Formats: sequence, C-alpha cells, structure tokens
Amino acid sequence: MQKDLLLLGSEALKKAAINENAKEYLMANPLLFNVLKKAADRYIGGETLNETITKVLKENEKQFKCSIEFMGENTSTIEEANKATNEFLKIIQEIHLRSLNATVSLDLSHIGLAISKDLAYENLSKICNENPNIEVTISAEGINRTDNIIDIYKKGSKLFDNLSITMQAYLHRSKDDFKELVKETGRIRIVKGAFETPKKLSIPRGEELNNIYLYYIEHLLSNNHKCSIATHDYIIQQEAKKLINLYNPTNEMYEFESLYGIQTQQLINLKNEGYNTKLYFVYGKEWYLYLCNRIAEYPMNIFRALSDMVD
Ligand SMILES: Cc1cc2nc3c(=O)[nH]c(=O)nc-3n(C[C@H](O)[C@H](O)[C@H](O)COP(=O)(O)OP(=O)(O)OC[C@H]3O[C@@H](n4cnc5c(N)ncnc54)[C@H](O)[C@@H]3O)c2cc1C
Repeated sequence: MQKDLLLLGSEALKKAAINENAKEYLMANPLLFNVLKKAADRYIGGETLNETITKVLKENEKQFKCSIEFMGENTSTIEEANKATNEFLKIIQEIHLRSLNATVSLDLSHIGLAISKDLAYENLSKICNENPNIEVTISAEGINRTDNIIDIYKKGSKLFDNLSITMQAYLHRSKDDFKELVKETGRIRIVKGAFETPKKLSIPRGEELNNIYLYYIEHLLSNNHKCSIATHDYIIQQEAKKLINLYNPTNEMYEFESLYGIQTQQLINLKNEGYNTKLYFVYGKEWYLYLCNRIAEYPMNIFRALSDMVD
C-alpha cells in the first residue's frame, strides 16, 4: 500500500517535471519558487557558476574531486547552443584560474546535437581545446541519440586526449557499443541509465543489470582502461571495491562518482577508506526538472524535500 502510494507520487512527479504549464506557474509564483528552490539546493550547485564554485571549493577541501555541468538539453537554436558552449568554456577557465580539482560534464544536445551533429562536434571541439588538461565527459542521453553521441565521441577521441564518455549499462545495445568505446583511450563512465526506454531495449533494475554493470567495470579495470563507477548502489560499490583491490589500478584510472546530494554518506565512507571519489554538480536555472527527477527516481526523497522546504 505504502509502496503503491510512493510509486503514484513518483509517476505524478515525472508528469509534473515535463508539464510546461505547471513549471511556468511554479516559477512565476515567488512563494512556491522559494519553497521548491530550498528542496533543490540539496541536489544542485546553485543557479550560477559562482555559487557552484563555492560548493566545489568546499568539497575539494574535503578531498572530493568534482564534476561540473551547466544543466540543459535539447537546445533548439544555434544561438542557444553557442551560448551554452560559452558557459562551458567559462567553467573550464574558472577551473583553471581557481585551481579547482574538477572536470566538466555535458549533454551534446545542450551544445547543438538537437540541431545538427556538426554543430555539436564543432562546439565540443572548442570546449575540449580550451584546456587539454581538463577532462570533458559526454553524458548519455535517450537511446535515439546514442548512435550520434558515439560517432561524435569516436571522432573527438582521435584529436582530444581529455575526452571521456558515459555508457548506460541498462541498454542491450551497450554490449556492442562497449566494444567500440574501449578502442578509444578516454575514460568510460558507467551508469545504469536514467531515461524511459522500451522494455525490449533495456534491462530493468535488478541482479542482471548489476551483474552486467560489474562486468563492464571489471573489463575496464583489468585492461587498465580509465573508468568511472557512477552509481549510488551500495552493493555495486562494495563489489567494485573488491575489483579495485584485485586489479590495483593507479589513482587516475578509476573513480567512484555520485550525484551531489545523493547517498553522500556512502561516498564519504569510500573516500575515508582511501578510494578515489568524485561529486557531480549541476547548476543553472533549469533545476525544477532536475529536482523532480531526483525525487521521482527515489520517491522516499519526497519526505526529505518536505523537510528541506520548511527548514
Ligand atoms: C555521476 C553520474 C552521472 C550520470 N550520468 C548519466 C548520464 O549521462 N545518462 C544517464 O542516463 N544517466 C546518468 N546518471 C544516472 C544513472 O543512470 C542512474 O539513473 C542513477 O545513478 C540512479 O541509479 P543508481 O546507479 O544509483 O542505481 P539504482 O538502482 O537506481 O539505485 C540504487 C540505490 O541508490 C540509491 N539511490 C538511487 N537514486 C537515488 C536518489 N535519487 N536519491 C536517494 N538515493 C538514491 C538508493 O539507495 C537505491 O536503492 C548518472 C549518474 C551519476 C551518479
């Protein structure tokens, strides 16, 4: 009964997240905006890069490496895609200027993929070129974009050593994609996968998915290929620790990566045990969708959000 109610709440949030009218109404209402923003603050760097840098500096002091993303996707005009690209360039400049222990993450559809593959590649090239010492990781998006994302990654990898990619373990096609991705030297971030995908194309949450996730991680660690273990799943983290202890990779070869504000204690424990850890920060004005998604994927978070709102 309780589970049904939580699932119902989760479905409602997923709908609310993509309902433009609801979003506009909430954003235009200062009272609601402030209350929701309080709940979002747990999960985001802030609305601006400066706010995020303040949080990143704090986490760096605690020995967490960080990843920074200016949130957004599906940009529909060249002007917006170029504007987003400039923001990513600014992130890279600030990382360098302030000596942050941080990298950059981005959605290719934020910098032009929804308009054209060439535009996305051109903008990605500018971002990678800005500072070859700062890693740039391409996120995984909906399955309709996977081919283009992999093509762009492969092309970019020939020129940029600082380019990395994210692969979704839940997609059946990833077994083949993986064989292609390991031919390049960039870090492969393994995630379970967040997008709604037809059942026949993906593996649901459960043991089969955890096993394939760990198969990818073991393959990467045993072949000395850079990887990121990007999950909040306690069991996977524990199993990955065993693999790290077995293959003994050097520091830069692996990292445990979590989204800021989610199961942080697990990441703190990993760090205290001596493993490399990284926190993923997103920032920007589009936090409403991000907040809804973080609650919808783990409905118990609704109670945390309520508590944040009245705090
Ligand atoms: C660094 C990073 C980058 C990512 N990039 C992408 C990407 O590019 N493309 C993409 O499709 N997905 C991406 N994701 C999201 C990912 O695909 C999963 O949807 C997300 O990580 C939740 O799955 P999980 O591995 O934690 O396992 P799940 O099986 O979903 O959850 C396992 C356990 O983790 C905890 N947990 C999970 N989510 C939450 C939450 N919101 N709040 C509290 N506890 C939670 C719970 O204890 C849960 O039982 C990324 C995730 C991370 C950490």
